[in-house]
Amino acid sequence: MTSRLDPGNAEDEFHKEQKQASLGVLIVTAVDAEAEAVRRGLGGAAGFTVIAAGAGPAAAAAGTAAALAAGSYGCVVSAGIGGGFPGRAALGSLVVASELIFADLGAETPEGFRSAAELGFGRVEYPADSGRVQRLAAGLAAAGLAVSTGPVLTVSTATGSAVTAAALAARVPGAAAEAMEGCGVAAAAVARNLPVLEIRAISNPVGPRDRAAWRIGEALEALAAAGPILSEVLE
Ligand SMILES: O=C(O)c1cccc(C(=O)CC[C@H]2O[C@@H](n3cnc4c(=O)[nH]cnc43)[C@H](O)[C@@H]2O)c1
Repeated sequence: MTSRLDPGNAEDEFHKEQKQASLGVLIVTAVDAEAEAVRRGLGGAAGFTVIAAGAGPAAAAAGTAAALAAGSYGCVVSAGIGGGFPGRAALGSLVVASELIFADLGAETPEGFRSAAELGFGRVEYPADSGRVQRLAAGLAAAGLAVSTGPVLTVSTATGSAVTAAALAARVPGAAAEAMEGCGVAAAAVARNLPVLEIRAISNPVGPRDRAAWRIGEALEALAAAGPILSEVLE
């Protein structure tokens, strides 16, 4: 009689992760510069495919779905630069998402913003795989890299004011970072029952738009520095 996997059973979880790891890891970025940084950090490690799917949730979802249809993967990662919420994630640090939140998918109402989930027409929360999150965050910290965990917001419009930054931080307590692809990647991963992670290297503060304050080069270096740990933890 075949044994049914018990999701709550640690041994079953271990075997499931082992099987997933044998299938390889898909890492999705927005642009080539991010993909090249991730590849540089992975250093040719086997079992990893890195693609640049384009900026924004729609491109991320479409590119991830196409890659998952064309290959066999056990885990999907959204990776790239992102904005850090003040006091939560400093420039040049890394954020590993505890959950991925589609922060502006919803509607304006007389009572203010209501999410698509609150209005009953969409999904806005995607939990990251907690075991991998903890192992990745611990590995990054052990490697001496500045890292934090917390909700990472996906938006279709990059925040450009203190008012919007404050509204987002109030809407998602503990929000650590903001980017534009994570929930697109997550939607495609969840459609195939695959675990999803998001890792962001902080290039700028979330708030008033100040391109001069962006530190994209530093963030790409941090993303590359995370590569060996991604390889160690997710292989
Ligand atoms: O404000 C501008 O003029 C501007 C010019 C070029 C690019 C941008 C972006 O917002 C890049 C979005 C791109 O980078 C990620 N990212 C990085 N920081 C943030 C952020 O604070 N909020 C949202 N997305 C961010 C994002 O994932 C995209 O791939 C702006």
